Amino acid sequence: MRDAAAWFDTHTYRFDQFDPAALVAAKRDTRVSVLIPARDEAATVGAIVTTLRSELMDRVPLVDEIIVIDSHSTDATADIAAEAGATVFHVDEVVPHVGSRPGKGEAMWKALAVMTGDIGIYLDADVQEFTADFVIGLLGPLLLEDDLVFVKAFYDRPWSSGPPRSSGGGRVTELVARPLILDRTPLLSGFVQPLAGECAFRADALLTIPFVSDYGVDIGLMIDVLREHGLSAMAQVDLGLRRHRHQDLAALSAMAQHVQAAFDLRTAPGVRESVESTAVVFHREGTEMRMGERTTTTVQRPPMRDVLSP
Ligand SMILES: O=c1ccn([C@@H]2O[C@H](COP(=O)(O)OP(=O)(O)O)[C@@H](O)[C@H]2O)c(=O)[nH]1
Ligand SMILES: O=C(O)[C@@H](COP(=O)(O)O)O[C@H]1O[C@H](CO)[C@@H](O)[C@H](O)[C@H]1O
Repeated sequence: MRDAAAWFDTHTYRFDQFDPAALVAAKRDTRVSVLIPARDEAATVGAIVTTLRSELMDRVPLVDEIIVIDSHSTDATADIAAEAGATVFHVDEVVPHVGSRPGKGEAMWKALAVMTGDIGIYLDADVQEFTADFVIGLLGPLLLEDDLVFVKAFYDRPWSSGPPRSSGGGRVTELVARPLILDRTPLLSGFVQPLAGECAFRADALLTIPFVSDYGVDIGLMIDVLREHGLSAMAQVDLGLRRHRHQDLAALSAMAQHVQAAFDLRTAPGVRESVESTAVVFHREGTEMRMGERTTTTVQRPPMRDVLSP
């Protein structure tokens, strides 16, 4: 943890320390792709894409393309995102020869196959009150510090209706990921929000690492970027405040299984391609309580570079 604390002091930024005009100058001919994995985000994806286009393509030219990967949405996510100006791909239509798995990790992994940028920025599509500061903050360190390859977001995470400085969000982060980080990958313990969906990266750094499927992807990337590039190539940026849609506890419980599985896949000895975990679940049928089980399978996908040029 001493190393993590030293890293925290030198590799933690704030979004408002970056001047957009200076970033445009530093960008030169570097291309920037925003990549948004989206499943059933019709309520929020349009405003996010509209803000990206108006603020960061038209007004301040920091973003060159906006890609939404439609991850088996059942609502109008794809149409709304396209209407707002994003390039939309359905996850099944990207590198179709490798097949398709459910989950956020698959959508983020396949986004690498269609991005044209030198720098990528992953954003969640369920963020409420999204602002251009999210992108300015994430881009700043990468455009100004050549030694960095990966920048993770952090923020205050109030419960959806909670006051700004309260906590309440980040349940899997606080209850599952943080203890596992201390136990398995303590060098990452300086990251305030290790599961944050928002991050910026140099494309070459992620094209050469495997992606853990589903909700294990975020911590899986942290572990593999640390292994491949070292802590000094990673940074984090304070974006202030983030509000987003919160899932119910059953969904969070499955997410926790994926996060645990990602640690097993990426840190336990021995090479494994998948981890299957089962949990006991209970549900009511009428007045009766029923007992059942939920099995989650977490797999990893190979480095996208190996898929694009076998
Ligand atoms: O199978 C999935 C699950 C989630 N997501 C997207 O991944 C991001 C983060 O997922 P979610 O909001 O469910 O996670 P939370 O922030 O609630 O932990 C969002 O843009 C989702 O639309 C996705 O593309 N495919
Ligand atoms: O941080 C967390 O505990 C979870 C759940 O957040 P909430 O408890 O619903 O605020 O959300 C994060 O983790 C997910 C799994 O890595 C990511 O997919 C989300 O983008 C991220 O917000």
